[in-house]
Amino acid sequence: MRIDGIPASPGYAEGPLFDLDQPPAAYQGKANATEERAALEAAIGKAVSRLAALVDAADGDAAGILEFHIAMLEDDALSGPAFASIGSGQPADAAWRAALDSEVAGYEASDQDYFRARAADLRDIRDQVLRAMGEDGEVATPQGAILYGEDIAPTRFLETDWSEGGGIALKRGSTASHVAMLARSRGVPMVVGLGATAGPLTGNALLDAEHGAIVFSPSPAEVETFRQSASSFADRQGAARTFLTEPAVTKAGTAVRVQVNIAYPSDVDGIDIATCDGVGLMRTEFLFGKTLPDEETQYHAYRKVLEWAGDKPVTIRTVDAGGDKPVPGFTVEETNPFLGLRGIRLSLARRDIFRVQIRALLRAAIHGNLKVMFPMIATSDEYSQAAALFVEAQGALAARGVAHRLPPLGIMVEVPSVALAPEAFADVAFFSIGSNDLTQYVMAAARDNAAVAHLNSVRHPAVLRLIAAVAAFGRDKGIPVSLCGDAGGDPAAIPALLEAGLRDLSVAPAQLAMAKAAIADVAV
Ligand SMILES: C=C(OP(=O)(O)O)C(=O)O
Repeated sequence: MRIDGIPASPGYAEGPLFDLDQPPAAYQGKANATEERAALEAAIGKAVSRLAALVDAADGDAAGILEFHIAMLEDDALSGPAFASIGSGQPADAAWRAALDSEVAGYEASDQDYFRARAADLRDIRDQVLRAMGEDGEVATPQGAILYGEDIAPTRFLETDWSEGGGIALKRGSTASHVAMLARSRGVPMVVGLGATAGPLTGNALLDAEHGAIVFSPSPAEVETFRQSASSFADRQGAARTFLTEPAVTKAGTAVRVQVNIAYPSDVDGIDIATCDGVGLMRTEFLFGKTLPDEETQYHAYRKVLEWAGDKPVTIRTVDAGGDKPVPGFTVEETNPFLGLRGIRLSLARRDIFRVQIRALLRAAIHGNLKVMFPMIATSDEYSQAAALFVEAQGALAARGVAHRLPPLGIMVEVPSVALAPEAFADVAFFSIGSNDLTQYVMAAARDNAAVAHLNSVRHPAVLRLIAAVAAFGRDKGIPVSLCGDAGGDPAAIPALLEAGLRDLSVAPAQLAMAKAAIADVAV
């Protein structure tokens, strides 16, 4: 039986199924409310210590996620309702479960992908504490298994030993979740959105996370076809690694710049700067987590990346909050967030917050080769207003004698109005095509909706025509044009992008080698 879903991290896995939805071990009730209360306190303490031990062994992103979980566990707002229910006679496990389930329900009901993705974090915290209450509820994840269930907790991911292979298959899940991000950076195959249809929970399965599918109880013929695809994927990856340290060049000898996309400053820790041409996109909205980052925090984050890159360019995008990336305390509730107050529209509406980021960027600029770009630009007036804020902040810093530099200012091309009439933007320093959003707006197909994923193709002639038009405009006017959407790292899309005239792509670090190998195979 085969079920199709959405690929969240490419690769292949074959192995026994492991049911992620097994309930934690039963809790032995206590004699009175005081003891119940003590049991919950002890379980929260145990869960925090377990997470703290994991933080010590974790790297950048993973440590950040675990610290976020510890902060939530230590937050009285989360445990308060559970302690109140214990006071009115509920056992500790039921009180904790009810309190957390009600939080989870709130997140799950959100129409925003980001908040739905955070529900997995809350379920994780809930189960950590429930497991700590049970006698020994921990069911170890077998090595090399395909973890299958509704969703997966980030700690489950981090505790699993992936050295023997294995993968993740989720009925729900999201390509934007913390686990999806971790899976992509560690090369663990993952498919989400498989739907409610329950497959068998035992036996072997085949996970094709290159195309997005799982096959339960496969036939010998299915196993054979799967192994051929898996081996071809492994061959392509192995062959690609030889391209990593070389500059990207097509079969015809055309040089192509390949930069990386990052989200957190710690992302650069695992990348050898010699393998890329710089940072084509740093998404700053991920710095805007639970609280809005102050100027110093942002300055140090940007400076770290600039110093890592040396004289290679680092393109930092001003905060692209909204749409599928809401930021508490910044973005607004909207019926149609993808078409609402997001990106530069929100920054211009909240100049108090925007000015903090601008100052941090201007100060960081002296530490490297910074370029700054604005997201979701639809009109030249928005660009002019944003650029004027940079000039104004520059004047203020100069008056205070603060060291700074005004970087080149460019724009994302992700709204069709820009791609259709680029002549309105002849004075920008550069264009960077955001093919994820450009495709969703051209095709009228939300990028986070599995039901319309088949429409969301950058290779549709309408999208390619716009990309080619922007590339041609840039060539005519001497304005550099790059592409930083996910299509830049997709070997299937790369030939079409180069044929459309692009010579500068920015890709996820894990896709660098495959992208360079795909470029070497194109005859432009
Ligand atoms: C790179 C892009 O931006 P985002 O962060 O919205 O994916 C894009 O839209 O292609």
